[in-house]
Amino acid sequence: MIDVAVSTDTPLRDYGGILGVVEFGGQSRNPDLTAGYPTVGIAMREQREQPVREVWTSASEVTSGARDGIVYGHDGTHLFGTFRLPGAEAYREATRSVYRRTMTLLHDLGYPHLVRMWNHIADINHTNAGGLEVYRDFCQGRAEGLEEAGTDMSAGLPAATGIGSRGDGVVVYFIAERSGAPLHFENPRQVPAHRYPREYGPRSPSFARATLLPSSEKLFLSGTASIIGHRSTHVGDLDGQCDTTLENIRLLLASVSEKTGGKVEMDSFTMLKAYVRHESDVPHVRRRLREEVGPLVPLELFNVDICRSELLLEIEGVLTMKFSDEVRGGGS
Ligand SMILES: O=C(O)c1cccc(O)c1
Ligand SMILES: CC(=O)C(=O)O
Repeated sequence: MIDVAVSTDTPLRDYGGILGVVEFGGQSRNPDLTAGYPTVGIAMREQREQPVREVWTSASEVTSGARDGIVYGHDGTHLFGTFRLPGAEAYREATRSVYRRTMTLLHDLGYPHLVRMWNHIADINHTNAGGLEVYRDFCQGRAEGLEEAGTDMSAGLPAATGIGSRGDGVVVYFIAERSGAPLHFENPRQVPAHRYPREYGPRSPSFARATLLPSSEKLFLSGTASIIGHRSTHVGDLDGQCDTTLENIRLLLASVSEKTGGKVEMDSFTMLKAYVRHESDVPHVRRRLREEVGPLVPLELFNVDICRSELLLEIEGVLTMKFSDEVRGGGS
């Protein structure tokens, strides 16, 4: 059973088996195994702020390793992996190569099913020397790497986040799984990202809107923003973007509930993260989210850029689904 917790203060020895740790602090750092498990640093806070740790744990024994620049921990069912690409003028080629190597590694270790990916891209909205936005350049390399690995773009893509960071380079971490059980979902009022029209870049972003891991009853919600169809809405209007984003999440959760027979609602988050473009908007977004999910949900906000320059916020998280015994036993 895989689990995740986010905190600033829990000592790591209080966790059981650790699959991997992500430190959101003042600096991006290459992943390593110094602590005995994969640890990676992503510059998501100011230097003076306390880092936040996202800790992925397992109830089973964990083995760790590194190959081809990818550092990983796995427990026989799930794998946590991470890599970093150094800051560069263009990322297409390095991204293509590392995504392909990742898929090869997952195949060789026996965890061929991607569940969830996080892509933290410095200077995400900048235009590179080739005249392409950094995010679009990244998306091109990712799509090519996945394609070369034989990924089915309409059925096999995991939930993901593609977001800015305050460091340099690209830091990626991901969860993969052995058995093929993950189920991927789209949002009823959004065009699947892998089918976005060409106006958003040479290759579409490669992700599903959510992925369910039935064995742990966890639903991984992708980075969700104020997009209807494929268009950004409420440009320049923070409350309008909050409303649309939250409505997108409600509609997605309702659709997942309907399709799976499980229960999942806005207070089912076990981890909620929000990315906010302007620092001055952070308190307002925090209030809006608290009103929506109640006082108990662990919530972290990060002041970073978002993949489309007109988007002011993006929300993602992990939710716990509840299935009745009837549904769990196979329904009918
Ligand atoms: O490119 C992505 O993986 C992505 C996924 C979700 C939201 C987002 O802004 C970007
Ligand atoms: C947020 C975003 O980029 C998307 O949903 O496509």
